[in-house]
Amino acid sequence: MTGELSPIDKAKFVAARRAADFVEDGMRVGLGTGSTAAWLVRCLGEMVRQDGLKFKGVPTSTRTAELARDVGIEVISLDEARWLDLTIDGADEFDGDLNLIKGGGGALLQEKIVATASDRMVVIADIGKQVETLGAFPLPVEVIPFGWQTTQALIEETLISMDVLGRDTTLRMNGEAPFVTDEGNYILDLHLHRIGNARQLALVLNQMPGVVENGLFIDICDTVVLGFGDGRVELRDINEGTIEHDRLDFVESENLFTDLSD
Ligand SMILES: O=C(CO)[C@H](O)[C@H](O)COP(=O)(O)O
Repeated sequence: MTGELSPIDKAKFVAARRAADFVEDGMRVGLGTGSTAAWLVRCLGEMVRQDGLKFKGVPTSTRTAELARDVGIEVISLDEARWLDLTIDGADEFDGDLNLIKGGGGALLQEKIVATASDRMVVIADIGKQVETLGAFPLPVEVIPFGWQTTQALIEETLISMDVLGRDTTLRMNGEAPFVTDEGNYILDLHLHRIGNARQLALVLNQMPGVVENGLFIDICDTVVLGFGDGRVELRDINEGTIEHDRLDFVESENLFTDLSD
């Protein structure tokens, strides 16, 4: 069965499987969104069913909530949880300081609220997400639909004075219509290519009327669990300054591979 998985899916799976071991009985855990996070949710569902793991999950999107319920995880809202022990999520990019670009899946707002309300944020990723400088991946910015073109123009004008390489912005589409987030907002993707000062850009964007949130996660992530297609896993912790290595066996979890799609 594992032969049907691409190396990138294997990398995502082993990162997710290793990170699932951080979840302990009684924890309240933020569950990310995206294809890597979907592996995590499946792994945790298996641990609930097979090992009797007892925890409460706070999903970061309707998609994740649906999958979590399907695999048997007890789902609660952030308001019920108030504060979380841990959030595990994917990312579109991470740099050497474990700052991130997120929102490729359109869930950046809930993801940032949930991650910020957590004692620890763990990112699960394959090596393709690692960058020296953030910005090759278009930066998602969630905006209110009212006057979105005015907000777009304001963002483009502001980018002139920022340390970025590109300044094009595009409205994210879902077929012929704008993509709409779980909160009913739109997403502008900023094609910046290289973000010289991510901290400053994150602050400036969030000061603009019409901007709800941006996909820069600065000083939020504590640990990256990096998966490789051959089963190797590398754990980098920014607080401890440590790097650990591990290796996972695919065979143990073969039954998970029967349901691949995110
Ligand atoms: O931020 C996200 C969703 O809003 C995802 O975590 C990010 O897009 C990575 O997705 P994937 O694991 O599918 O590569």
